[in-house]
Amino acid sequence: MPTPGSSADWAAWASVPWTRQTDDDSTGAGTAATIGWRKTGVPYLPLGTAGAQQTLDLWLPAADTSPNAPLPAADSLPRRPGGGTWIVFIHGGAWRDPLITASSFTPAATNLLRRATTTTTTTTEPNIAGLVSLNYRLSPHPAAPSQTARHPDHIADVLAALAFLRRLDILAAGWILAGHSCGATLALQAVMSPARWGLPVSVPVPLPGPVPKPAVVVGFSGLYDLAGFVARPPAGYAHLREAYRAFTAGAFGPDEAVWRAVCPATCEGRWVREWRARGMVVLVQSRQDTLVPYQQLEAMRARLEGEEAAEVRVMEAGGDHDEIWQEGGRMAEVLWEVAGDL
Ligand SMILES: N[C@@H](CC(=O)c1ccccc1NC=O)C(=O)O
Repeated sequence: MPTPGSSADWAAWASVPWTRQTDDDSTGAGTAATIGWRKTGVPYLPLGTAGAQQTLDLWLPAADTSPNAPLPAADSLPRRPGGGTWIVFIHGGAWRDPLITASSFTPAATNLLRRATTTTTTTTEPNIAGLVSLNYRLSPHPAAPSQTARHPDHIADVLAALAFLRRLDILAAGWILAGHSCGATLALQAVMSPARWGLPVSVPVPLPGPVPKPAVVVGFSGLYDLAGFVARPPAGYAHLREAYRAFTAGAFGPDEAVWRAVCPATCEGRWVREWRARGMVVLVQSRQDTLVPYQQLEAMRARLEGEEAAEVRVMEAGGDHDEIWQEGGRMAEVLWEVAGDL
């Protein structure tokens, strides 16, 4: 392997067994097909040092979908013939909601695995290598006051997870980084220089290694300008001002200059140059979203269009803020299409 993981990486990997991801949408009692193999809660820091939220979920399209097909051994990482595209997802929840986790990608993941295991591999369909959904440490929430993360903890965890995946020879080239709501903010922060957050270029500290960068970032219902929202909430969203102020201060502290410095629509400098890749951003936003206004997408699009290095594409979605991941179908369709264009 070109970048073999250390024994600490493989010990963390092997500490979680493979399970079956069944096709829960299929009808028929107890006969749901196995569409994927899943590891839930893999620590991305060395065993014994990873906190409960410093884990990831990972799915592979099942090579054998028959219900009794054996699962791979816990210490193995089967690779798809022909490689294929990896998709990494970062959940939302305003940096703090304890009920929105890596598992919130399950509906979209199931949809994507169904597509990956039922399409006969042709030249026109994408080849999905695997899917990953990241947990990261969260900030205090009224229902979870013991959560203590504060910026840059959230982005530091995301970068540590990406570096871990790279050391396992995942995310070598041409992969997609997607996020929902504050996960979209984190996905764009992940392509910027870690020096912006006071973090070293090689993270994490116990196991140094480069942080890989995606070919495309897909932002679903993203938060891109928090200071702008709190200063001038758009019509119809003014009642959310205090909620935004509370979760933003909880994640980044009370200084609004910091809010501007961390948001991808308002930070200093031409950050797309820090990406060192094609620089393609896909923005997806429903006009029926009662928590995030369409204006957040417009602010992000305007900023990206001012940086000639970026390519921006806007895709439509419907429904309220959390429906896009709860239902998963449109999220999967967008990611499938983006993977097909890579
Ligand atoms: N459920 C969250 C609120 C939340 O997720 C949210 C609210 C307004 C705008 C965006 C949000 N989420 C973004 O990640 C909470 O309990 O704080």
